[in-house]
Amino acid sequence: MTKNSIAVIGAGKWGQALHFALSQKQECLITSRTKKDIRNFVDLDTALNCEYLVIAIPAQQIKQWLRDNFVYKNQKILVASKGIEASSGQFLNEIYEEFVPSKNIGFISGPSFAAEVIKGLPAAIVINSKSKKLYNEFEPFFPNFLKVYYSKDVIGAEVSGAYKNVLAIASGICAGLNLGNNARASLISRGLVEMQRFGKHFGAKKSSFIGLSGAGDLFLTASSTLSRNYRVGLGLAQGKSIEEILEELGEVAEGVMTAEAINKLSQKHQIYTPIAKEVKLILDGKNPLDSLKDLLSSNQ
Ligand SMILES: NC(=O)c1ccc[n+]([C@@H]2O[C@H](COP(=O)([O-])OP(=O)(O)OC[C@H]3O[C@@H](n4cnc5c(N)ncnc54)[C@H](O)[C@@H]3O)[C@@H](O)[C@H]2O)c1
Ligand SMILES: O=P(O)(O)OC[C@H](O)CO
Repeated sequence: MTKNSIAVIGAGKWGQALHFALSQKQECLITSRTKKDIRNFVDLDTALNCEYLVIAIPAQQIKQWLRDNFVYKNQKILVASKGIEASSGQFLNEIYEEFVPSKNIGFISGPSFAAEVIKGLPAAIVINSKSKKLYNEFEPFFPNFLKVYYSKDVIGAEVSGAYKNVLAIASGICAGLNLGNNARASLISRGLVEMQRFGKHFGAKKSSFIGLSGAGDLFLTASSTLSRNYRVGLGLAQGKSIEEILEELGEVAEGVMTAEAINKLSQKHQIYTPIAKEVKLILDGKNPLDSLKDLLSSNQ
């Protein structure tokens, strides 16, 4: 293993933005399934030899990717994905812990559109890890335009990052249906309560939901067309099928599969999650206007 070296795995929008950010102070390698014309692009073996890895591949693909490709050599890992595995309902920290000890795993959370990070625009993010030492080792790699906070609430960050994508879909639907600013603000704030209730069940701290990881990322994603998940919602409001929307998007929208994961977990653990439930019903074909009326009416 090459000491003090860092690599990003996954060269999609977020992987490339993180690579740009992490290249400001030192050399940062990058790799992906298909070769890309990016500075310091290397093969997977070279990347896996780095002491520090930032992994930015979609949540639904991570378990299989780890099984097929990952070789643990005491690397320290930052997970950049935001989602919950739909097939198993497993959180990403549970998946990663099958391959890497928890002291070597951290999660990036907070409001951070790749399109703005890659321009060097300022943002504040959080590294969430059971180990403060891991934060202390990763933090100096980040450029001055990103302020990096520490939290040990891994599950709070994970639930926030994943859940806000589902709420962004709901918010996009609400906006696309022209239901007004009051309705959308109501939906977002009830969504914040809903994701906090869900997270609490799994041991998340309340403070994570009112900080950068929760409210910060939710307000960002649920109010901007820069968000892929929000744009999925706009498409659903126009009556497009989810297949058509994802085809047009050409990038991952984690909220789609995460809505399924949340519904599975909510049913199993008896957690009240009405917005995630309606998003899943809409994805399965329910009329979006009927759903939003059901959600916002006083009979619910
Ligand atoms: N784009 C953002 O602004 C942003 C910000 C924060 C977090 N995220 C999260 O980062 C993750 C990646 O998002 P993105 O924006 O880079 O998506 P993207 O669609 O732009 O890129 C996804 C990348 O994953 C790779 N990939 C897909 N399947 C793979 C597999 N089976 N094995 C290996 N690699 C595979 C693709 O080749 C691609 O490089 C998501 O979980 C997303 O929620 C994105
Ligand atoms: O484009 P989205 O909806 O995947 O959101 C991107 C980031 O998670 C914002 O922090």
